[in-house]
This record gives sequence, structure tokens and C-alpha cells, in this order.
Amino acid sequence: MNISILGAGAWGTALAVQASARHDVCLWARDAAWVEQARSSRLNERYLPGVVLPQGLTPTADLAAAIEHAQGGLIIVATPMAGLRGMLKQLPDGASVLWLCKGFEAGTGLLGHEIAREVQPRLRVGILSGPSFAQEVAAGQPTALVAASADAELAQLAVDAFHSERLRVYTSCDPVGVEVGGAVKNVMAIAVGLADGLRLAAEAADDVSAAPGLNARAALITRGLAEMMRLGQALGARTETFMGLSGMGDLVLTATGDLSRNRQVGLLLAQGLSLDAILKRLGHVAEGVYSAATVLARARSKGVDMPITEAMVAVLQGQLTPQAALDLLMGRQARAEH
Ligand SMILES: NC(=O)C1=CN([C@@H]2O[C@H](COP(=O)(O)OP(=O)(O)OC[C@H]3O[C@@H](n4cnc5c(N)ncnc54)[C@H](O)[C@@H]3O)[C@@H](O)[C@H]2O)C=CC1
Ligand SMILES: O=C(CO)COP(=O)(O)O
Repeated sequence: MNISILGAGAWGTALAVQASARHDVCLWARDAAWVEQARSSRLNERYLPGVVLPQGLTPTADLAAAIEHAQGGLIIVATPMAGLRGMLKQLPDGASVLWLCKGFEAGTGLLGHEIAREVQPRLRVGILSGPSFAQEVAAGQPTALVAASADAELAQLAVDAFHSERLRVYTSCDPVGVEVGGAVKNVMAIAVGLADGLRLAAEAADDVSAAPGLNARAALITRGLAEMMRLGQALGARTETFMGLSGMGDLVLTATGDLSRNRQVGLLLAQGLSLDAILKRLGHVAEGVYSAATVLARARSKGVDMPITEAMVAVLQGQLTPQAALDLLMGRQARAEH
């Protein structure tokens, strides 16, 4: 199959590396200088250091040629959420496209499939999501993904493209649930990072008496899942999706795995670094930073209570310290769990 991956960050590059073992893969980057360098070095030192780009993978800066290459095959949009709308606008009618980004669009508050409906309703669209750190996928470490689309043939095309002995690809007919899971887990990973970071700071100060520990981590993950499900149900998702790879699976991975950029944001905020300094240090996108406020706005418009998200928005906007956010969550009125 001919596959074009649009966006040569960590995740686009990792999937391109995997797929190029069996398919003819084009990897488009907007930076022509990067393409020149990648063609000669066969490396992506900026976004995925140490991973060799196989010969079956062709880096290109020519977007039209990349789109042409995937005619009758598959296009993967691998930009952050902020680039999705711009990419979809350039794709031809009838193209088969999946995106990898996880979030709500800042400003409009839309999920990917809603953006697609708005800008290019004649595309065949879906999402590829699930617990998957790019570095592990690039290294061929066992991973399971989910391809979600209302179009079952398109989800199957994703299986044909990426399913292998190292990478299992499940299908789902619930793009709404899969997208809500991917967006909300990023915000929860910031929250868990924040709590774990407060713990590390307390250990460094040799006073862990009331610091958040493993109990707090489990509570945030579980109550985070409850927030994710409430919002998903209000937006029309299927409940069982949140018990799957793109819900609980990705939430657990991102909230507890130190490779997560969103978790790192929380850990570093708890150390007292400014958000600007953290984003510079990461050098990669941390979608939760940009979509937390839109998750909250979307929840409020549906009358959905999302207290952890609300606290994270206040921390990210500098209105609450990490400790005050935790105190606020602990101080909420008692209520029934379900
Ligand atoms: N890195 C990972 O392990 C995973 C990432 N994702 C999601 O995939 C998306 C991309 O993540 P990464 O590749 O890790 O990001 P990254 O920060 O490593 O790279 C982003 C890439 O997109 C390009 N880019 C940025 N803004 C753009 C725009 N407006 N238009 C076109 N290109 C643009 C950058 O030049 C860079 O090549 C994010 O939404 C992320 O949440 C999903 C699963 C795993
Ligand atoms: O989505 C991811 C893993 O599934 C990557 O998470 P981060 O963007 O937090 O690194």
C-alpha cells in the first residue's frame, strides 16, 4: 500500500518507520532543510533521536507529491491538533485519512472529526489512537492501537497498513469516544504529574508527612476516567470505549509513564518551573496544555462537572499553585462515587 504521513514529529516518524517495513511510505515535513538532512543522515535527530529511517521511507517537503503518492492508499495526518484543520483543507475529495493528534482544537473547541465535517465533508476519515509512546513503537516494542471510524472499511485499511507482529491494531466504530479519551487523558496526565511532582519535592525537602503518594495517583486516574466518561457520554460516545485502549489504556500509560510530555508538564510545574520554560525544555507538543481550557468549555456547555480539569486549567493559567489545586480537589464536598 502507498502511505503518506504528513508531519515528521516523533509520532509520525515512528509510525512511518514501522510501516515502511511493508509499505511504500512518504514522510512529509514542512521544513525543507530537515528533509535534506534526513535524506542524507537517515535520522530525525530533532524529534526521534537515534532511530534510523529505513530505505523504504522517503522524506519529502513536497506536500502535493505526498498527497499524490497516497492516492488509492492512506494518508496519515501526524501534526499536532493545531495543524489538523490546515492539513485536511488541502486533501482531495474521497481521500482516505486518519489523524494521530489527541485534543480539542483550541479556539473552536472541536474534535478532529467535527473539524473534518466542517472543512472537508467528502473525505473518508478516522482516528488512530491508543497507548503508544513513539520511542517504543519505533523500537519495535509491543504496542496495541485502535483505529476508529464510522467507515468500517477505512478502519480496516488502518489494520492493513499498520498491524504487525509488534503492533496490534484493533478497530472501533466510535470515533467520538476515541477522540474524547485521547483529549482528556492528556489533561489527567498533567494532573497526575503534578501530584507526583509534589511528592518528589516533599521527598527532597525531607518532609513527606502529608504529600500525595500512590493513593493520590490512583484516585486521580480513577476520577479522571470518570470525568472522561461523563464528557464522552454527553457528546454521544459509547461507554465501553472508555474501558478500552484509547480510554483507560492511554490514561494509565500517559499518567504514569515518564516518557509522556503531558506528565512531564505536571512534574515540572510542581518543581516551580514556569509553563513557558517547561514548553521550551520539552521541545515537543504537550496537547493537554492547549486543550485543557477547551475540554472545560465543552464540558460546561454540556453541563458536565469536570473538577480535575477545572483545577488544571487554573494551574496552567497561573491562577492556582499545584498545592492549592490539590487542596481544592481534596476539599470538595463528599458525594456518591457513581
Ligand atoms: N509522541 C507520541 O508518543 C504520541 C503523540 N501523539 C499525538 O500526535 C500528535 C503529534 O505528536 P508528536 O509527533 O509527538 O509531536 P512533536 O512535537 O514530536 O512533533 C510535531 C511535528 O508537527 C509539526 N507541526 C507543528 N505544528 C504544525 C502545523 N501547524 N502544521 C504542520 N506541522 C506542524 C512540527 O514541525 C513537528 O514536525 C500530537 O497530537 C500528540 O498528542 C499520539 C500518540 C503518541
Ligand atoms: O499519547 C501519547 C501516548 O499514547 C503520548 O503522550 P504525551 O503527548 O503526553 O507524550
